[in-house]
Amino acid sequence: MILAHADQVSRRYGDVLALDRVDLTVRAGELVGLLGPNGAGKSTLINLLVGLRRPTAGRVELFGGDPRDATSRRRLGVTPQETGLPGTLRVGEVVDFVSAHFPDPVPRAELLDRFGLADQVRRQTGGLSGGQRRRLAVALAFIGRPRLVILDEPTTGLDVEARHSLWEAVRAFHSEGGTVLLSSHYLEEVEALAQRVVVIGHGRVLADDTVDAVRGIVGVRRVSLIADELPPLPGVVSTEHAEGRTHLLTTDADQLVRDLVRAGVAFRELEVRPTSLEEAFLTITADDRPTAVTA
Ligand SMILES: Nc1ncnc2c1ncn2[C@@H]1O[C@H](COP(=O)(O)OP(=O)(O)OP(=O)(O)O)[C@@H](O)[C@H]1O
Repeated sequence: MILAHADQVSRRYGDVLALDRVDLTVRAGELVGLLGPNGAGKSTLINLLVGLRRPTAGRVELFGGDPRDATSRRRLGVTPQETGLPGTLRVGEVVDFVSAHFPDPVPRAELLDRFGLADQVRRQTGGLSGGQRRRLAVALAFIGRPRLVILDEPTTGLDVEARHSLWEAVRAFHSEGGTVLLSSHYLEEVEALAQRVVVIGHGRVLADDTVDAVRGIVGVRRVSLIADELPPLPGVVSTEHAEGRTHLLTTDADQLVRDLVRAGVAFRELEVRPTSLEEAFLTITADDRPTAVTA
């Protein structure tokens, strides 16, 4: 069963094309990561799926209906990127207030315990640390026992321990049959949680595949050097020339360097460095190479 669906969705903000003909399907029971650099379009896509914005073109569906219709959002839990909590209310009061909107909410103590906030129940939210506030905002998405939870960069600003306990809560929800779509800048986070990952860059879906397949693509390294001429080199996924240097993208930098030496290439000023996600994906797609099959 499809819980959330974007079909050839575009969204423009003035001159900025934030999303460009994006397709995304989230099925019941999946835990899908939405991965991409700053400005890639992740929040825009999430805002369309949860009915906060309308697409400029294309169609968005939530539980088979229009996300802007409140009835379509009944089984949805969301934590947007920016959340505001009333600073003078206590943690317990905020939880009670949100709970009152749902027929069968998760009991307060259970929810706060799951998100490591049991000790904070009497604290005013204005006095919480940024990380505690973020955890509370994420916890509120789970309060109404949703079928689908959408989290926009849930762990931004959290320390390692808080991040891991939040991952545990997301995993527990998923293992009980819940469906999750979460956005992140961090491959590590998506690897820790998701089975499927949708990579977005410059408003387009660059890959939609298993985490393993995408890890392979992201594992691309940049080998850059100065050389007059290069023989054909196996394992090179893209070659660029800029300012007298040659940049080779490869999935196995060690082997590429061995191949260069073996071929007797007179190179100098060799550098090997990781590519950013954006570089890896954009370079590969700009080259029109197949990146990954659509799941
Ligand atoms: N309300 C808006 N008005 C104008 N431009 C916007 C608006 N919201 C987003 N954009 C632009 O749309 C593009 C996509 O932004 P979006 O916030 O969706 O990306 P993101 O992947 O969520 O980035 P981040 O990881 O930084 O949150 C960016 O170029 C951004 O500047």
